Amino acid sequence: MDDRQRAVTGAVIELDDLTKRYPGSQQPAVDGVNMEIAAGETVILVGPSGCGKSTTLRMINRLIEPSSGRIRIDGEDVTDIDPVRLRRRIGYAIQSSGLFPHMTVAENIAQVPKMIGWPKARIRERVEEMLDLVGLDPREFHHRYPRQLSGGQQQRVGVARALAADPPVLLMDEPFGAVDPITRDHLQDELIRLQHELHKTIVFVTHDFDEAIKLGDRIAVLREQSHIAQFDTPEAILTNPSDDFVSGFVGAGAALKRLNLTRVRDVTIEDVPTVTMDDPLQEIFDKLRERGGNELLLLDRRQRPYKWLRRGDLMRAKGSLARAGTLVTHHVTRDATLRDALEAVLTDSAGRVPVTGRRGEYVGVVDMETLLNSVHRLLEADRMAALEHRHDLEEARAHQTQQRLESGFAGGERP
Ligand SMILES: Nc1ncnc2c1ncn2[C@@H]1O[C@H](COP(=O)(O)OP(=O)(O)OP(=O)(O)O)[C@@H](O)[C@H]1O
Repeated sequence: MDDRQRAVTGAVIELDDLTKRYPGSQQPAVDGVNMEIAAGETVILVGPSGCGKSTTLRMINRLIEPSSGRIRIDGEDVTDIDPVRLRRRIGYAIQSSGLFPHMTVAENIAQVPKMIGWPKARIRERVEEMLDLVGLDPREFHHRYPRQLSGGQQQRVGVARALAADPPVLLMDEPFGAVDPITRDHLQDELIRLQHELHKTIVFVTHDFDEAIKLGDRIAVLREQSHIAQFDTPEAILTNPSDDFVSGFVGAGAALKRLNLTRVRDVTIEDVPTVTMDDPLQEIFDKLRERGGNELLLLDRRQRPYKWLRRGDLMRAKGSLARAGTLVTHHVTRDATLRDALEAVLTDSAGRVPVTGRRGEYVGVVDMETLLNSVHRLLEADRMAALEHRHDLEEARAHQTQQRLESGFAGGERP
């Protein structure tokens, strides 16, 4: 803790009744935000599209001028100082990196240090240091132009540029929004590593709640006009959402998390009529009629799903199953996650996928309906657990208050 405090290079940010009315709009886009962000803290602003996250963020470096309210950085009121001077103290990284296309990587990173008059040698050193910091080999990337970089590399350079002049505050507006999920995951890991070293004050906008949970020391869940629904640690928001709006927001992320945490073995696996290669065609017909369905699963001699057979396929089979039916291309095991199962079901034209055992043998089938029902049930159970947890907390708090009152009275009665 002491180490951390010594290493903090960030600054306290205070937003005091900060409001933005865009010209011609009836309602303010941001209505009286009050927020205090500690030095070295990473705070994530999340909320639905259009709720005012970016407007709030951009008022901090006055890319958007507030209509009223104050911004203080390390106690200094910066609401009316020269915005250019202010922006030198605040790094800014945005989605799709915002690099200047006609400048090399090095020139992009050097921009702010140059503007504030650093000597050339110091700038050169700093550019190398920054490239190193964000995991890009200076020899390889120094002279490249942004178009010669992948999306992830561009984002890295964007972060390097934002940090180049060593600002105490870093504002990030969906910086990883435009890269693929795997690169995004890497960039998030790198930001965590960087922040571990640097302890800047970071305000980060996203509408991805999972990203917020991963990166934030605290998360501000915003509703329309940047009204704060809850401002707390990720754990507190997950376990004790303050109202339905917040649980709805957590829920959206929870659904996906749930899909990753739940296995096929935990949901209902349906049975479909099966036949094997050796069954006579007449018997197969009879089976289909008997079960009243339209489809059968043909298994190979080792009981593994082989083909889907429909009534029409059988009609056209002309005595042999060799060419009839549609090959089974996907199957999942009972250990697969529901996310894998969903992927397979979505890829399948008829929206179902066979479940197989350890040796690939047929076990059953999951379809879209089963998956949807299961996920709904699981989420409902999660919601009930969260409500119960909240109820328990409220009871505990009421009990504490009662105790305090009683001991107060007791104290008062003592001579
Ligand atoms: N320049 C502008 N002029 C007028 N209205 C604006 C302007 N910029 C944003 N708005 C409005 O202000 C509100 C907040 O916008 P803002 O971009 O801050 O939201 P956001 O939460 O960042 O949204 P998103 O997640 O979609 O990026 C929206 O209703 C938007 O339409």
